[in-house]
Amino acid sequence: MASDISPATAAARTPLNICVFCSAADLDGVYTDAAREFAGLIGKRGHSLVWGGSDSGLMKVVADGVQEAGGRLVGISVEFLRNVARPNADEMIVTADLAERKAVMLARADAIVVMVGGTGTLDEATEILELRKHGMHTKPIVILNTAGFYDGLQQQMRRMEAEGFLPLALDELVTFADDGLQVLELLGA
Ligand SMILES: CC(C)=CCNc1ncnc2c1ncn2[C@@H]1O[C@H](COP(=O)(O)O)[C@@H](O)[C@H]1O
Repeated sequence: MASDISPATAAARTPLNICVFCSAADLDGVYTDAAREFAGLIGKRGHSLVWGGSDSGLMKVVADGVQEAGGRLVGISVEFLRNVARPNADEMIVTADLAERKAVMLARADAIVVMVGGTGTLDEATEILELRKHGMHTKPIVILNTAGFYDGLQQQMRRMEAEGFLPLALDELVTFADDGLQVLELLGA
């Protein structure tokens, strides 16, 4: 269970814009509980959430949790999903297409966290990883491996590293964390 922190510690932390990629689907409690815990920490520690802007599934769980804990919400929506954008975000940017959305999400982020998700999350994660691989950004990328959801991906990436498919060490590209508290520890946040 995540512990709280004193106001003095919170004041010493630099507020970050934490970009979260995660599922737009309604999921089992094992995922929603972990997402709520992480979102609460983001908000309590004074960070902002940069996310896809929609009010559905795990995306909504995270946005609700951050907002309830006092964090700021920065939505990066896209024209064809404009009608499902969250109405009460602190900021909502509507991009023309998915490519522009990913670019804006990256531009607005200090760090990227990949939570459990489907193809949309995978699309966002691989683009941000690929840009980092090519040195187009140096923002930390953490995969929040709730309930071992990304064990298979981690195994695949280790194989890529071991067999020479990656031009850099895996831990220079991405870090895996077991829970939200560990994510924030890794980010120094
Ligand atoms: C009709 C309705 C409520 C649609 C909501 N659908 C969505 N709204 C906003 N972003 C999305 C949506 N679907 C995919 N994405 C983007 O792709 C990721 C989720 O895709 P997935 O569920 O993992 O594959 C999110 O990080 C988000 O940025």
